[in-house]
Amino acid sequence: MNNLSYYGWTETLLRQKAKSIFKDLPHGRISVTHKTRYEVVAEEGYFSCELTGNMLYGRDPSEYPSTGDWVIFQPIDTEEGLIMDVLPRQKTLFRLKSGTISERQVIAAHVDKAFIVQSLDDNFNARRLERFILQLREEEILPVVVLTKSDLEFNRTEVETALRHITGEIPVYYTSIHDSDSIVALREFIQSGETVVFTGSSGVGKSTLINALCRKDVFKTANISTSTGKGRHTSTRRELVIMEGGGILIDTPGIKVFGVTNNDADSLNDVMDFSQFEGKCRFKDCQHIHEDGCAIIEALERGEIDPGVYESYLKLRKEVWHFTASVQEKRKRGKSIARMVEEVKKRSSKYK
Ligand SMILES: Nc1nc2c(ncn2[C@@H]2O[C@H](COP(=O)(O)OP(=O)(O)OP(=O)(O)O)[C@@H](O)[C@H]2O)c(=O)[nH]1
Ligand SMILES: [Zn+2]
Repeated sequence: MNNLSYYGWTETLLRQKAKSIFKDLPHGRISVTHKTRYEVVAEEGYFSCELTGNMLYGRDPSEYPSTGDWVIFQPIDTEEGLIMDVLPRQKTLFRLKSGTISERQVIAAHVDKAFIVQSLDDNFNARRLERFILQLREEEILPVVVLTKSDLEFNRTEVETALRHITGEIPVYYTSIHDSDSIVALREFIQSGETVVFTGSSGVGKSTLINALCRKDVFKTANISTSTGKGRHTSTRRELVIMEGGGILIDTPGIKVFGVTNNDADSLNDVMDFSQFEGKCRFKDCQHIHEDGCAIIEALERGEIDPGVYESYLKLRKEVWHFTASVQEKRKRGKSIARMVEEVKKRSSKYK
């Protein structure tokens, strides 16, 4: 028997399940997503599940279940089942589906914290952090910056300067596989029942870090061997695992480009830490682009705002606008098609 509270099951989810017409069937959490199959961890064990037709048709692909989702399923035998319903999602980690301008792709659902892993050798990039943080804000997922390979040579002052506008409320961890205290500190930040996602490009040491964090003796080891976990995570599937001592960990395949699917351009002001200038622009709805009396542009001219940060602001602002406009456009198109269908129906019923 699995105790699903270790997998993040809560009273709130139980209340939501009670509203489903399938409330008498068992529930579980998706631990692995294959193309059309899902591995679901339930009280009675692991089930390999498929979707019922009503879960597939008439839905946007971003509404299909994903790793981390809680589902209600009909067991077929002791190992297989059919997914009948998905409980309402919260705290979903999305990205822009590559090759599209307005489609969201779910990376993981019910995520409390997202660990953005970058290595201090040559992978560290504040612009990429800003992008992730903006995306996470929309779903109220806590971003956590993890800078790996801190045993290698790097310019700490440079890194800290680049992070200055980011680090207000966002925790930053420097880790090295050769310094077990740094791993333990990160481990202690993950609490029981909490779901954490790890993202990062290939080669930053994410697998090494995850393996070290998941080791039974992570709290005791003095020396964590570098050879653990090398070349293990080569597949592209996502995996949800329980950590010894509590916490649920979801690994994601190396993501290089992360397109934002954010609708709220204002939250960018917080990501870039422009909030200190709030209310200081001449126009209330100032977008800080070319308006007269803009406090941000003035601060930029005085050298109080890093030009790189401001440039990044402009770029992300454009992306958010682009995404929002494409979504609205799509919605409008959808509506006019629905209207057309209605018209045809009305007209044809006249001749019946
Ligand atoms: N110096 C140093 N090297 C590390 C550290 N962590 C990982 N590495 C090395 O970095 C390389 C990449 O580590 P992986 O854990 O395979 O990287 P990954 O991010 O999982 O990459 P993929 O498996 O391609 O997704 C390996 O050669 C590790 O031994 C660290 O803290 N310090
Ligand atoms: Zn302004």
